[in-house]
Amino acid sequence: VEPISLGLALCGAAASALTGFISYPRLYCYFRECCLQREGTRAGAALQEDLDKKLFGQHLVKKVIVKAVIGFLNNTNPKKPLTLSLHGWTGTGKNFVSKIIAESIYEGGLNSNYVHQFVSTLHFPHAHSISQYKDQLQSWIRGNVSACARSIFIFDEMDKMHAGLIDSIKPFLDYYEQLDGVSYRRAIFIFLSNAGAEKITDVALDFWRRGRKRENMELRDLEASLSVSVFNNKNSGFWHSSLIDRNLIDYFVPFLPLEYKHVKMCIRVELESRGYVVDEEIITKVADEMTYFPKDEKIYSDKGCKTVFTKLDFYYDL
Ligand SMILES: Nc1ncnc2c1ncn2[C@@H]1O[C@H](COP(=O)(O)OP(=O)(O)OP(=O)(O)O)[C@@H](O)[C@H]1O
Repeated sequence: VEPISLGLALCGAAASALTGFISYPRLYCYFRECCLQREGTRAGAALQEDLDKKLFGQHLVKKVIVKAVIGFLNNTNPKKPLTLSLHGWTGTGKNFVSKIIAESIYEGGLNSNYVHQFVSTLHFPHAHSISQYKDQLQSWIRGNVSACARSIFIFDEMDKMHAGLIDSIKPFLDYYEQLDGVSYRRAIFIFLSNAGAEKITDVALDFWRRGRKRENMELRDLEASLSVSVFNNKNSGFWHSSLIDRNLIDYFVPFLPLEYKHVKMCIRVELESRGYVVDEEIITKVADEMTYFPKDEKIYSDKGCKTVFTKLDFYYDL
C-alpha cells in the first residue's frame, strides 16, 4: 500500500470512527463524561441503592430525596429546576447526601464537570462584595447551564451566606421557559444549612419523650414549621428570601439528629471500608467518646457522625 493511500485509508478509518462516535453518543460517553450521562431509571436505581445502603437514621430524607430526584429525572418536561433545601444538625449527612445525589447522576460525583459546589465562607466571604458576588454567581450559573442543562449546583453553608445574595439566582429557579435563550428547567439546585436544626431537634425530642418511634415521624410534622423558621431566621441565608416567599424551594428536607446507635453504624462502616477487622469493643469506645445532648437524656450526638473517623485513627495507631 502506498503511503498516500495508507494515509487516506487511516483518515477514512478515523473519520468513520469519529462519525461512529458522533452518531453513537452513548459510546462516546462511555469514554468521556457527558452532560445527561445517567438519567431516569439508571440514576434512580443508583440513588435508591446508595441511600438504602449508606445513609443511617434518616428515613424522611430517603423518602423525600428519592421521590423528588427520581420524579424530576423522569420528567421530560419539567416546569422549573429542582430545588432542595437540606437542613439539620452538623454531621447528620447533608453533604453526604448531596454527594450521593451527584454520584447517582454523574459518575464523577462532586468532581464532575457538571457538578458545582459553592461554600459561602470560601466563595462569598466579604459582606461589602455582595453586588460583585451576585453578578459572578449569575454569570457562572448561566455559563454552566448553557454548557449543560443538567448541571447540579450545591450551596453549602447557606446559614453563613450574606442575606440577599441568594435572591440573585431567583430568576433561574422560577417557572420561565427560557431566559436570554437559556432554559434552566433541567438543572438541580441543592442548598445545605444548619438553620432549622433546633426546630428539627425539638420535634424529634418531643417524639422521643412521648415514647413514639422516630421512624413514625412524618414529613408533615416538620416541613411547614421548618420553612417558616428558616425564613424568619436572620442567620439562615434565606432570611426573608424571595425564594421561600415565592415558593421556589420545592422541598425542605429535615435531617434528624443522630443517636448513639447511628454513630456506631457510621464507625462500623468506616472500619469495613478501611479493611480493618470490625471490633465491637473499639466501636463502643469511639461511640462513647462522642458527646450527646440534651444534658439530661443524652440522646443525640452533638457532632453527628463527624469526627468519629479521626477518633478511629487514634485507636488504630496504637
Ligand atoms: N446519616 C448518616 N448516615 C451515614 N453516614 C453519615 C450520616 N451522617 C453523616 N455521616 C458520615 O459523616 C460524614 C460527615 O457528614 P456530613 O459532612 O454529610 O455532615 P453535614 O450534615 O453536611 O454537616 P455540616 O452541617 O457540619 O456540614 C459523612 O461523610 C458520612 O461519612
